Amino acid sequence: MALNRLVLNNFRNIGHGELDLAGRVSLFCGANGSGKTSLLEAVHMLASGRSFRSRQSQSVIRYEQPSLAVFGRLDSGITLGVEKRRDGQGRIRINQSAAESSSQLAACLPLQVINSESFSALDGGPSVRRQLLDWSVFHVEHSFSMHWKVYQSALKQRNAVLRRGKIDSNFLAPWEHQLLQSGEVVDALRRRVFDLLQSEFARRLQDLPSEVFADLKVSYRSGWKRELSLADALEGAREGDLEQGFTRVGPHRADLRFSIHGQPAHAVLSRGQQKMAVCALRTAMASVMDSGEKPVFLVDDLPSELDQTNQALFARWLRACASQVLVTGIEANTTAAPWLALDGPWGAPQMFHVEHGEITNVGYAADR
Ligand SMILES: Nc1ncnc2c1ncn2[C@@H]1O[C@H](COP(=O)(O)OP(=O)(O)OP(=O)(O)O)[C@@H](O)[C@H]1O
Repeated sequence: MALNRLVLNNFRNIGHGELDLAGRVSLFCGANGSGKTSLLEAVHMLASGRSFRSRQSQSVIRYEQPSLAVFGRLDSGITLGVEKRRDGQGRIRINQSAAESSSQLAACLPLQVINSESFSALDGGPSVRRQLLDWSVFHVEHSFSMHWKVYQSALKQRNAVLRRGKIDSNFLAPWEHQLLQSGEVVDALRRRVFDLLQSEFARRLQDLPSEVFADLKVSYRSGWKRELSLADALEGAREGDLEQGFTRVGPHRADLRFSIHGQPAHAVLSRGQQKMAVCALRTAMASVMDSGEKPVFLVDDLPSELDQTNQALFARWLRACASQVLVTGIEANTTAAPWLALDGPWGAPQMFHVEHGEITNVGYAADR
């Protein structure tokens, strides 16, 4: 799925922008504060209904304007629209009809983001990594979101009973039954997708220096002790859960662990090596999807932290798993270099110059 056309109104410092994205690779170059990241942020909003920088959509709306709007057309002909108002109201439209939820946007336009926040896959909390795994599970196993919703609603109900301190297990039984049924399915789907993800991740690590990356391992933690069934784990935890007032075991505590020689990977790898590990993970996530559903990648400031060899390697990984890439960088020649080494449409990036929120198409890098 690729984005052919993008129209923005009042998105941070971008008053109005209309872009036709023709190639596989679009590069947005310009000085600090010109609006490059805002443009990627707008695409993210189109694909998820929210910003990747701010929880408050009000802060994304251009100063002194009442609302923002982002519109996109995909190569399949599907149109997406997101509008946010300063009073907190908003609209999501798919093919000009109101959408029920923002997850419908994600199903239309799968997206991967590489930016300065991406390091949290290694050094952030478990919820970040759980969301990454679940992104893949959501796109590979289409029943996942239904089972996960049932699980989360049963978890909420069980936690509400625990907080009331009801020790009669009759109060917990119906929610535990639902929790077990949906939880076992969620775990099974995650395991299946994790196995695919792990082998794609390992394949990419083989392209990196073996003295460092041969020992980088990723493992899946289900959220309860490996040797127990979920039923036994819940039962064993019940007394402590009642004391604490919440459910301490289950798929909502799942995690991925990245380690080297038993140490957390972020404590061992250099910053550039961490970025390549994240790029390997994100491209592995993309490659486990059906080939017809390849995601769009947003890469904010590709050259930062990566030397030329790693930038070129990442560009090759992307070519194999992405439908389209939108990349930002400060300097045009540096940002274009890793792409110019590729063949075909990937080797002819479309260039945009960004200045004070104005976005100008300046042609193809190969022709300049
Ligand atoms: N709500 C808003 N309304 C208008 N301008 C805003 C708003 N929020 C942020 N800005 C401004 O928008 C500009 C664009 O920021 P952005 O992060 O997109 O720049 P950038 O080109 O990615 O810069 P850098 O190279 O420094 O990362 C900044 O000057 C910022 O101060």
